[in-house]
Formats: sequence, structure tokens, C-alpha cells
Amino acid sequence: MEQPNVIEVEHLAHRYGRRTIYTDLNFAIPPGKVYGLLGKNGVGKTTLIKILMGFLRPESGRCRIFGEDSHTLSPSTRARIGLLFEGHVAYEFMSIAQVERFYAAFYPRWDRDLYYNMVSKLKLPDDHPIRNLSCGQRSQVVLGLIMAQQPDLLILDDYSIGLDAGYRRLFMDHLREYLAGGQRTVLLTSHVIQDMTRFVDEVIFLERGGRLLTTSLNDFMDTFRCYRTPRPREKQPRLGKSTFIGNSIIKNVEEFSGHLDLFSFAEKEKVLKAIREQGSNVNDLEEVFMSLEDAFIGYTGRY
Ligand SMILES: Nc1ncnc2c1ncn2[C@@H]1O[C@H](COP(=O)(O)OP(=O)(O)OP(=O)(O)O)[C@@H](O)[C@H]1O
Repeated sequence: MEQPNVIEVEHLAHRYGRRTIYTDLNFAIPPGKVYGLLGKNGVGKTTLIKILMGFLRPESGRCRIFGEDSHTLSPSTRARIGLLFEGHVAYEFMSIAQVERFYAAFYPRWDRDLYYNMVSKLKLPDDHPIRNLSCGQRSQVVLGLIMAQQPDLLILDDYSIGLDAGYRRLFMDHLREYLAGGQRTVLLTSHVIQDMTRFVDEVIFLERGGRLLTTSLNDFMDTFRCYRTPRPREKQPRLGKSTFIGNSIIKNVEEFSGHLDLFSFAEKEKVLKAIREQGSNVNDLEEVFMSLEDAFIGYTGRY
């Protein structure tokens, strides 16, 4: 039997003053998967999380989490959601131990060992005040507090803020354990794109104006290509980025001093045919290997 979706977003529209963030956003997240929400700075990832959690009322449309409207989430449903919001820690006056005891009271499935597993790596006394922790150490505490909740849905907005490479890896190992049961769901944003290759199943690309692509990470990496134009011979006119504007099969073009990189979901022959139809005299294109970060930049554009 198909399980109900954990998150449902329907016809979501939002703007801040005259700045439109989305006009008609639609997607659904089923249980048991890790979704990476990707997009350039300022496209509206945090805004989406604020709306999903009911902190911000959208202009129109609806969002549901575990079947409940985001703006009227019941306390029992809220307790099923572990939220990391831009590395935020409240209760800075408490110590590492006090904050654990405080949080434990709110979560029926609280597992203090999971918390101490994360924070013991800090090698600090339990009475160390949170306000005296470094940014990365605070993130460790917050992630420990979230893991101990054993939430069914984890929403992590920029979980990697302040974490060094070792702690990022440690957190991902914890996350993998947390996901091992198969029924838990994660929605995360991060600017460390390369980390995502390790454990994201699906990606949601959010673009300016609210365009959206939802795809499995594997499909995206298998089908999204980078084709490099050859360097022009002497006296041959250089191809400019503007040549390809309006070409529907080319998603993005990046211009370098001697060549262009064309990004597309289409096969090479199709791209060659399309650019010839636009008047280019390029005879061949070199397909270039891309990491996820290259593909992300290729998809969203550098600027
Ligand atoms: N309260 C607000 N009032 C006005 N504009 C806002 C407000 N909050 C966010 N914005 C603007 O809305 C846009 C989306 O912001 P948001 O924080 O959702 O982006 P983001 O995708 O999370 O960005 P980043 O990757 O930099 O964290 C930005 O241009 C931001 O300046």
C-alpha cells in the first residue's frame, strides 16, 4: 500500500513586498527519502521552510505536513518534526547538560544517549555554557538535540554552518544511522553541495521566480551534461553566450576566455544540431565530466 506523503505543497505563492518568491510551487515528499533542496542564494529555500513550519503565512496555496495544514500543526505532529533552523540555538544561558534535560521534557521518544554521542566529541565538561561555544560547537549541540528527538521528519536548513569537515562527516554518519530504518524522511538545504552526493536520494532545484525541478540525484547526474566548445581558430569569430539565448534545449551557458560550456539534458548530437540551427559553425563538442557541484552551478548558473 502506498504511504501518504510526508510533505505536500500545492500552488504555493509568496512575495515580500514587490519581490515575488514563488508563483505556483508544487511538490510532494514521500516517506523514507532524503531530499536536498538546492538553489542559489536568495531563491527562497529558508522562506519555504518557514512556510512549511507555519512560521510564515504564504500569500496563497497550501502546505501539509503529515496530512495537517502547516498553520495548524498539532503539538503531537510538531513533536514528530526535528527542525534545524539556520544553526539557531535558543537558551544560550543553559549548559550542555541543562539544555538536554530541558528538551527531554518535550519529546516522548527522547534518547539522551544520542545527544551525548554527538556532544561528547566536543570534549567539554557538561556544565560548559552554550553561550561560550564556538559556532561549530553550537551546531554540534543543536544537531545532538535534534537527533535525540528521533523525529520522523528532519528539516535541516543549512546544517553545515560552522561545522568543519570532520564534524560534517560525523553528522552524516549519525544521519545515516538515523535513516537506517527506512521510514524517516529528511529535507535539507546546504551550501556544501558535495556532501549531498553521499546521502541525498532526490533533489529539488528551486530557481528564481519559483521554477522547480524535482528529480532523483542519480537521474540528474546521468542525464545533465556539460558540452565544451572548441577554442576558435585564429580569425574565426568567437562564440558569445548571447548566441544561445532562447535555445530551449540548452539550460545554461557559461562563458570563459577561450570557450563556452553548454549545459543541457539533451544528447550531444541534438545540442550540435540546435546550435547549428542558430548559426554556429561548431562541428564538435567535448563532453566534460561534472561533479555534483559542477552540475549544480551548471544548472543554476554562476551568478
Ligand atoms: N522578511 C523578509 N522581508 C523581505 N524580504 C525577505 C524577507 N525574508 C527573506 N527575504 C528575501 O527573500 C528572498 C529569499 O530569501 P530566503 O532567505 O528564503 O533565501 P534562501 O534561498 O534561503 O537564501 P540563502 O541560500 O542565501 O540562505 C531573498 O531575496 C531575501 O532577501
